[in-house]
Amino acid sequence: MTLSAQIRDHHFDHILLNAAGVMCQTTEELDQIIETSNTGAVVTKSATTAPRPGNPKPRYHEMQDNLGTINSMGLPNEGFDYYLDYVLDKQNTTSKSIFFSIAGLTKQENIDMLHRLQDSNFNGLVELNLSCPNVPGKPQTAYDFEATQAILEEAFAFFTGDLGVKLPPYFDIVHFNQIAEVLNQFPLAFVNTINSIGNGLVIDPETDTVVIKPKGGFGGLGGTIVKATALANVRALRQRLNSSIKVIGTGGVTSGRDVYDLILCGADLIEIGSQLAIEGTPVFDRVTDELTAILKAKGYDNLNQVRGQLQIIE
Ligand SMILES: O=C1NC(=O)NC(C(=O)O)N1
Repeated sequence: MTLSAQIRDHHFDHILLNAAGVMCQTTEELDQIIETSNTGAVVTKSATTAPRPGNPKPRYHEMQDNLGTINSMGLPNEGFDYYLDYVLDKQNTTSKSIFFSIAGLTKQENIDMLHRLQDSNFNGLVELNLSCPNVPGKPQTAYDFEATQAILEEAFAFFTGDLGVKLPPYFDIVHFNQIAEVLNQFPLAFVNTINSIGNGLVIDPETDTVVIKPKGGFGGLGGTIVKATALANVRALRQRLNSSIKVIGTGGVTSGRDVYDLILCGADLIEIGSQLAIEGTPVFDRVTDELTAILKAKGYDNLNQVRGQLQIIE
């Protein structure tokens, strides 16, 4: 059973990887994802130029009955140079692809980091995170179509590597049309959808209190409760984007069936975030086994027979 995929010159023996932010802030965590069976790649914690401690704790919470997670991490990371040092060394010793995620707090900070990557020997893929909902006072850039267009115009004026964007979820068909119209103007290698559903609120029933400290308890939602939104965004963007732009499906994956459903909607790679944080790296083997069982039961022997094959009711 070949669970493989391709983005430009990057071949993925496995379609699974972590979602940026989960188990990827330190070199030890990154190594663990790479060394885990049934991952085809790794993505780094979204980097800012300088190291960041992130928001005050508690800033992450797992809901009851595996409903999902809420987080307001606030881009805690070791800083750009730490991840550049790591990827330049690691790319020589692993066959797995590496995604370098960046999330500058301004357009210029993102452009500066892209120049550093352009001038480096990094041969992996770059993910421009335009969707972090948790830095107080900072917007999710990809909800501003003009700002998204402007940063991509400036980036592609010099950047020649394999660049993709991490998008927030959209909830309006017109917005699917508008973001696709912007993205189709650029030679993007991929689009990764979705980031967490921004600014949800979770209450502790024992104490009538929010469960995370930052922003009065407002944080990004992930896990089971975001699956339907992830499916819709993968489907809508796949239907609208040029075929040269691959789609990474992220959001709500807790089982092989969830992976299968995202592939039906057109995803090429699949990221696991919340369930990886909850279950640890065994999630990759479990989900792969479940997916393999579904494919066998349906008589499929590769994912191309599934990808994009979601049926509608005529
Ligand atoms: O892009 C992000 N999405 C999230 O849900 N959380 C992190 C963060 O807060 O750092 N960043």
